[in-house]
Amino acid sequence: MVLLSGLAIWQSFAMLKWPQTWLSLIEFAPYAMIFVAAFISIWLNRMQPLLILLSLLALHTLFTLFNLSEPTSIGQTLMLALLSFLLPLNLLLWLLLPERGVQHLGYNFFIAGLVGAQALTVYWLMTELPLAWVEWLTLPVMAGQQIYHLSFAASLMFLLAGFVISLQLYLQNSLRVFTHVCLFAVLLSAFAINQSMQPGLLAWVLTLVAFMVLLALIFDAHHIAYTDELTGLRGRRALMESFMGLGKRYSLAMVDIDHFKQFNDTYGHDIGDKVLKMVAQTLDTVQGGKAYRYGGEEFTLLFPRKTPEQVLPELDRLRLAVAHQVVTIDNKDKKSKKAPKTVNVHISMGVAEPDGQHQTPQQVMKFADEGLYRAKRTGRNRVVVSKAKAAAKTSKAKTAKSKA
Ligand SMILES: Nc1nc2c(ncn2[C@@H]2O[C@H](COP(=O)(O)OP(=O)(O)OP(=O)(O)O)[C@@H](O)[C@H]2O)c(=O)[nH]1
Repeated sequence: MVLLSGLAIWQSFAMLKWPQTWLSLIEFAPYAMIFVAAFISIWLNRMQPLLILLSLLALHTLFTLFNLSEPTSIGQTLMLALLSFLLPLNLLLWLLLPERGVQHLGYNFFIAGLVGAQALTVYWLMTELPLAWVEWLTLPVMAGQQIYHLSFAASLMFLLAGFVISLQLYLQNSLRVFTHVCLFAVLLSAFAINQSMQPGLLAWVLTLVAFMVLLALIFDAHHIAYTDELTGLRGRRALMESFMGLGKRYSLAMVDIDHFKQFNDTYGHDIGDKVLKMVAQTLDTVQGGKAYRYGGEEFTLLFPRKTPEQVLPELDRLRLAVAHQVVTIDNKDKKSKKAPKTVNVHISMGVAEPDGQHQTPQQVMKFADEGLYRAKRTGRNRVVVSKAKAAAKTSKAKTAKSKA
């Protein structure tokens, strides 16, 4: 995003030397890019990016239609001030409103109502020209200067949008690519509208912003496909893909939470989810390998170029780390003065490597599962290495018994 923004600003200076044909062609580029990004947005059922793209489309179309790059009448000046005020307001609005997908009929009516109210306000202001509003909306930041063309009201709205989006970025700890794009969209569109008298610049910047939205959609789709929603860990699809790049030597461990059904039944599904997140976070600290959520309460650890003997100390460290973590069960009775109860859980692991009988990663995974099964059978809270012929080695648990 930073690179694309740098490119946008750097080219805005170089554009002064662009041949006329390029400048005429660039006027069509936002339509093409917005069309492609909007199509993907609808396809992925994402309303927020679609609304942002439509806002960019409306800005570009109205700019071209009313020739706002060179305003000569009061009407054009007011229209320019109104659009530059409404764009950051809309970008902010579309980001803050919840994502409900493109097929939610009631929500679509609500959005249409918001857009319609804005269109009516613009129409009323343009036809009635109430003096107080016109003055407030077109008031310049510094009268008579050549560099700053945005009105005072529009500058304030851009600042407010930039501030709120930055705050959201700071507070958000989930996927943030789209929020970053919104921030860059605000910054770049402020720059482009301020410099819109330069031929082709607004179209060029809007094309790049639409391209950023497209990139965010692709990043998001990739994230959704490869990440487990509950734990934030890589999911099973990511594990299957990592098999493709594996060499001949690697170790694979299957991890399972002990007595998790009983835990769920005793404390409820929400606390069960809390435990899954805690285990995932701990497993994600793995050194020399990667952690994946295989499904349910099962995880997989993959160690390229390592033998089970080499990874055994790390697996034991993770096992102990999970056993020492405490999970707090909040009191259902909020008024109760009793201290919240704490519990802990254990994990069992089976680890294997490829050998003559187990050559594909799927076969190694099954083999590791056999080790896991043995770990469960022989008392749980331990790591078992699956060995083809020799008896399996076990690392006996030394941790305290689960209080769960
Ligand atoms: N809270 C929660 N529970 C889950 C999730 N996925 C699977 N489970 C539960 O995990 C439990 C798995 O239990 P089992 O496979 O019977 O095994 P276990 O109770 O862990 O017993 P052992 O493996 O023999 O120690 C079931 O109760 C599932 O409902 C999830 O995403 N959240």
